[in-house]
Amino acid sequence: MHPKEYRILVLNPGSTSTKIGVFDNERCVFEKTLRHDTNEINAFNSIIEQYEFRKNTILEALDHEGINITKLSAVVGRGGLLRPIEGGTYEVNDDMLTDLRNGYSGEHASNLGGIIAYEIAQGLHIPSFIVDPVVVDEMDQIARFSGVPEIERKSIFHALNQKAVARRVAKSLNKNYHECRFIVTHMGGGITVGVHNNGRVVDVNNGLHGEGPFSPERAGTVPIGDLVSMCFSGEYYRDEVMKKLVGNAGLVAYLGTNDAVKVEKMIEDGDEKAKIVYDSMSYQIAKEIGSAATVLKGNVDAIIITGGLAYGKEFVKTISDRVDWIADVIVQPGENELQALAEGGLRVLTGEEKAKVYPNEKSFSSKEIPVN
Ligand SMILES: Nc1ncnc2c1ncn2[C@@H]1O[C@H](COP(=O)(O)OP(=O)(O)O)[C@@H](O)[C@H]1O
Ligand SMILES: CCCC(=O)OP(=O)(O)O
Repeated sequence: MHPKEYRILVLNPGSTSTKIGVFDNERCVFEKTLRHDTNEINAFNSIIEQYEFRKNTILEALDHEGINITKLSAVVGRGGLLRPIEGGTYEVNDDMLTDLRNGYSGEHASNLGGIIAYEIAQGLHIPSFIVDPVVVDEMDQIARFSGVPEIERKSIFHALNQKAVARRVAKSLNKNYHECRFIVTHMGGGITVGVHNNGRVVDVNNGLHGEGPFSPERAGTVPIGDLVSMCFSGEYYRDEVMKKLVGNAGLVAYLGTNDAVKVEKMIEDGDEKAKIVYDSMSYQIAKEIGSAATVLKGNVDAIIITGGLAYGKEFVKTISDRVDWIADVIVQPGENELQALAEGGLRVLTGEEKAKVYPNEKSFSSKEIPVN
C-alpha cells in the first residue's frame, strides 16, 4: 500500500442492521449490510447486551471476506446517544465510552458504534473515532419548547446521513450546502425529517423518543393522555412501555415485521391491513414534511428523501404526491453513512482536521431563557 494510504474500517449499527465497510482512503473496497430481524434483536434485553453479538457478526464477516484487520489504520463507528454536541469527528475516549455504555441520552444501536470501534482499535493500537453522531444539535432555540417547561425537545436524528446526502444534493445542484434550504427525510428503522437551513439542522423530530411519523419499529407522536393512562395502568413496567414505543411499535406492532420489503409483499398479496398501515405511515411522513416547510416559510430548495425505505418506489410516490407542491422531491435511496464515516476519519488521519474532544456540550436550552 502507498505510504499515504490509510485503510479504515467503518461500522454502522442501526436498529435493523449492522453495516460495515473497509475503505482505502475514500475508496470503498468492501461493504456489507448484516440484517437483523425483530426476533434476533428482541432476544436481548438492552442495546449494550447486543455488544458481543454485533461485534462477533462484524469480525466474522471480515474474516469471511479474507480482510486482515491488522492492516487497519483506524476504526470509525457511528456515534450514539451522547450529550448534545456539535457535528464533526471525535476521537473515542473514556468519557465517551462511559456515556455510550450508560446510554446518556437513551438506548439505540448506534451506542455500540463507538464502543465496538474502540474495542477493535485498542487491540490493534490504532485510533478510533465517531463522526456526526445521532445527537448532533443545531436546533434553533425557538424549536426547543415542548409546552411543558420540564420537558425540552431534543435533536436526535440521522445526522450523519442527512448531512452527507444534503451535501451531495447541493453539489449536484451546483450550490454550496451552506446556501441551501432543504427538508431531508431519512426513512430507516427510525424516520426523521430535518429542516436544513443554510447548513444547520434548525429543527427535526426526535426520531427515537416519540416525535413525528411512526416508523418500521417506533411509535412517533402518540396521543399523550392515552399514553399517560397506559403508563399508570399498572399493567407494564417502565422498560416494557419503552419497548412498546421504541422497538416494538410502528410496522412491528401492526404487522409483526420491521422489514418494509416484506410489508410490500404482503400488500402485493392483497393484505388490506398491511396496505392501510403502510399508507398511514407515508401519510404521517408527508404531514411532517409539510410542517417542516413552515419552518422555512415555504422557501424550500428541495425535499430530499433517503434511507432504506426510499428504495420502495410506490411508497415514495405516495409521499411525493402529497408534498411535491412544496418543492422538487429528490430521492436518494439507501444512505451514504459508510462513506461519510470513512471521510470523517480520513480528514483527521491526514491532518486536514483535528479530532474534536468529547464532551463538547452545547448550551442552547429553552430552560435557560429568562421568563420574565
Ligand atoms: N428495496 C427496498 N424496498 C423497500 N424497503 C426497503 C428496501 N430495502 C430496504 N428497505 C427497508 O428499509 C428499512 C431499513 O432501512 P435502513 O436505512 O437500512 O435502516 P437502519 O439503518 O435503521 O437499520 C427496512 O424496513 C427495510 O426493509
Ligand atoms: C436515533 C435516530 C437515528 C435512527 O433512528 O437510526 P436508525 O434508523 O438506524 O435506527
